Amino acid sequence: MLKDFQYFVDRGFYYNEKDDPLSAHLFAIGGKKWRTLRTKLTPTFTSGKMKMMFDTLIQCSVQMEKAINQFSIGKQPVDIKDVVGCFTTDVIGSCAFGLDCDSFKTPDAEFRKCGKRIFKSTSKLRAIKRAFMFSYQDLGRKLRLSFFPKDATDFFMKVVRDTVKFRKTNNFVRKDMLQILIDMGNELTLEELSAQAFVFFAAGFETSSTTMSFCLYELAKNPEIQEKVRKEIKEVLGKYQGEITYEGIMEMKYMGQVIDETLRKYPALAFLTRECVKDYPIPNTDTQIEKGTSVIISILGLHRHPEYYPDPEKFDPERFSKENKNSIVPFTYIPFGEGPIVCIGMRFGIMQTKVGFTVLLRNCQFSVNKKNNCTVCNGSLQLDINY
Ligand code: HEM
Repeated sequence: MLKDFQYFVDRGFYYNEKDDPLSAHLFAIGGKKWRTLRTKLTPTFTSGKMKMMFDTLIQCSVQMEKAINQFSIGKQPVDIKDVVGCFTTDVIGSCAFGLDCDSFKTPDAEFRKCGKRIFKSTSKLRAIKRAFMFSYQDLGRKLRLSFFPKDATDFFMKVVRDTVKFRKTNNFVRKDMLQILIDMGNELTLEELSAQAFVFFAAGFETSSTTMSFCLYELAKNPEIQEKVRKEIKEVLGKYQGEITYEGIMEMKYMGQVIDETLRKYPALAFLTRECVKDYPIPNTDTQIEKGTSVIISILGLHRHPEYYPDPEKFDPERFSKENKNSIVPFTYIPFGEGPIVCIGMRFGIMQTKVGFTVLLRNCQFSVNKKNNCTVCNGSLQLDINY
């Protein structure tokens, strides 16, 4: 991932720039194209740019707070997966596409529906097509196969095209990722720009919302940890006159440990993929990984290995305290991947998760609903709220 990166620079994903422009995004493309694009996109996530997008994040969190308050007034259990799904859709929809989605008021809006469809397009034919595309990538491109459903691609392309046109024609500027991409001028074509806005959405929405769901599930099961997070939130907010600020969010160290532990126990991606791009002799062995071989690195396997994390099923944020963090064996904690190809949106993902938790936990206590007989990944997750 790092020292021998030159052998494993690609993920080996299928993309088809010509017939399916949205598929040619940072996550999928490889080689020189990836390097050029990564260099162009890295400035999107500097501290300065994150501070700039902070206000947009806060606006989305206000909608979530209103929704959660409604649930607590009605004393109804809440499907927390749905709530945080609406929140992260609003955040990424707003920051990457410049849209005011307001998924809480309009849960069936086209944007959220298309987003869900991209992840849940489970028809058998599509599954077979995708397996084929991954196995025979050049043939797939010759046959003009698309990775994403055509109607969803058309929808996202149109949204970007219309927004870019509106902003250029009206000299309208907004503090978001799309604006940063627009400001790159001729460095990106409209297709390239759309594909990157799309990957910010695709890579940022589901990863962050599952992390938030799993975390709230653990907090609901561990009230003392939940209370400690709430105490920290109240202390930090008190310091900033009750306002949620970028600086305050950065100071919430214990909440950071809780998120780290969530990503250990429930990494949003269970494994990483790399494609070997030139024959790689494995050091100190007679074995060679041949060019073209796909390699899988199990994040879940490492994160739940008792040798690295004793009692791995236990949810214990102390593993990531200042004192204990240093004893984590390098490369055994990789929720965002590693090396030059590491998640580009890592700090944004953590920032939006922290803002979401601040809003949810400052006034509400969560507990697992008695009728809830499922785990987070299986259907909904019903939590009770006490305001
Ligand atoms: C909790 C939240 C997130 C998690 C757990 C996560 C996890 C990951 C992982 C495991 C990878 C693969 C890294 C590798 O192969 O070594 C990745 C790549 C990526 N992520 Fe994230 N991610 C999160 C949030 C985000 C957000 C918010 C964005 C954008 C707004 C984003 C954009 C990307 C992109 C564009 C890549 C591809 C990077 C490249 O190939 O250069 N991610 N992410």
